[in-house]
Amino acid sequence: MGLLRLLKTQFLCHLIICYVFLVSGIIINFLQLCTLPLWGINKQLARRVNCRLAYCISSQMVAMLEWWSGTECSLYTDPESYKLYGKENAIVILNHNFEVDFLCGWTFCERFGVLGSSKVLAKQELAYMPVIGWMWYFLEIVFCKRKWEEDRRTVAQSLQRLQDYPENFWFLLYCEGTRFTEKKHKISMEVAEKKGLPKLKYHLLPRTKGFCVTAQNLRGKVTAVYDSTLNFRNNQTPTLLGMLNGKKYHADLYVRRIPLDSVPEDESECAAWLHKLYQEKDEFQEQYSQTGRFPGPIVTPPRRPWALINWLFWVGLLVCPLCMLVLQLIYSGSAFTVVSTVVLCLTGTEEGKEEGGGKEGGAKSHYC
Ligand SMILES: CC/C=C\C/C=C\C/C=C\C/C=C\C/C=C\C/C=C\CCC(=O)SCCNC(=O)CCNC(=O)[C@H](O)C(C)(C)COP(=O)(O)OP(=O)(O)OC[C@H]1O[C@@H](n2cnc3c(N)ncnc32)[C@H](O)[C@@H]1OP(=O)(O)O
Ligand SMILES: CCCCCCCC/C=C\CCCCCCCC(=O)OC[C@@H](O)COP(=O)(O)O
Repeated sequence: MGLLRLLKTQFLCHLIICYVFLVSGIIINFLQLCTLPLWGINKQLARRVNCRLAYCISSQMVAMLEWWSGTECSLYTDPESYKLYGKENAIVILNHNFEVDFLCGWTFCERFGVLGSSKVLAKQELAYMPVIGWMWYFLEIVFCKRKWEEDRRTVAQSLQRLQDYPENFWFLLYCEGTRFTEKKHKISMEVAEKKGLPKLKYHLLPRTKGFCVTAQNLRGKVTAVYDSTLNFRNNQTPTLLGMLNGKKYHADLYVRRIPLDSVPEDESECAAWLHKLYQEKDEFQEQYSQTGRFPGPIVTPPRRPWALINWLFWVGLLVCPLCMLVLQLIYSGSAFTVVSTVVLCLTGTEEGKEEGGGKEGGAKSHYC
């Protein structure tokens, strides 16, 4: 094992990475809070500033994927559509099978220059999460309680506010509403049967209301739907902890650009359109599982240096005070404190190795 690879598996490195992420995140959340008075004076400027501040947080996770773990991301799409990515507002529909699929989504956002402004229809609970949840509040992320009686009004209102958003954005929708498990799949296929809909093998039955309300309220602002299907090579099951351990994965994303004009405006027709789309997505996944590839030509949008530069900046800024603290601990702490800290780090490293390496090449269930 090379020295760098060994370093990446060390718990101490993971501690430092998490420390930098958390402390820089809190600092950025605080800076976002300081922009509050600006919203009353110049709303568009406040939004632009918040996009850049948000970039400083989310790009750290992207840097972990791109530069630390070295994960590769290939895009299957047609060259005509490729030219438009990052230059227009779009609704992105993505399958939800992996712990890190949101992070792969962010990586593509980064490569097409829309990371700071990217949006999602997220469950309300995430809004209370320090750093990312608080960052989302200032990014005008749309939250839902997954109770349609309440969401109907609040989601539409939040979407309407994006009509004059000053930056290009991609609005991510996990129409399945939750991450794929065999149990959830079984239940949702029972619902499909009751509704007389064809069964899906690789997806849960999509929830249509969120998509229909999004298409309806972003019409005029958004020009296309990016139907995106993600999978990983060699049956890999990527995890955040695996990436933190420096494990390299290879993501394949198939994207079809569909003009929003071709999505029906009528609610029930829109719902039927989405069900049909998921049947097609299921076929793409079937093709991937048979052949190991999606249809169409492959391009690999290049990674950009900004995520790494931002990360190195925060590491430089925050690791010095940490070193001072450690030195202080060594000088003033008892032998017991020092020894127990070292033991804790070593134990963490061993556990991290198991988590990050243990799943390598592990068999995955048939669906992905
Ligand atoms: C070029 C590159 C292209 C792309 C790059 C890719 C991506 C990058 C893009 C952007 C990145 C941006 C950000 C990413 C960062 C982070 C994301 C992280 C986290 C967010 C994840 C989440 O939080 S997911 C959870 C929240 N989101 C959703 O739930 C969305 C989907 N849900 C809906 O739309 C729902 O309808 C709802 C939430 C609006 C309302 O929910 P509710 O439950 O109240 O109503 P439903 O309509 O769903 O339920 C009633 C109807 O559903 C039927 N039913 C019942 N059981 C089931 C079942 N198990 N499955 C399916 N359907 C079921 C029921 O019968 C009712 O049917 P009706 O016919 O009567 O409507
Ligand atoms: C620079 C590296 C930093 C490393 C430190 C990593 C710490 C990151 C901590 C948290 C990142 C989480 C980002 C939010 C992503 C949330 C994804 C998610 O929660 O989706 C919910 C969805 O499934 C539905 O959930 P349910 O199971 O239906 O309810």
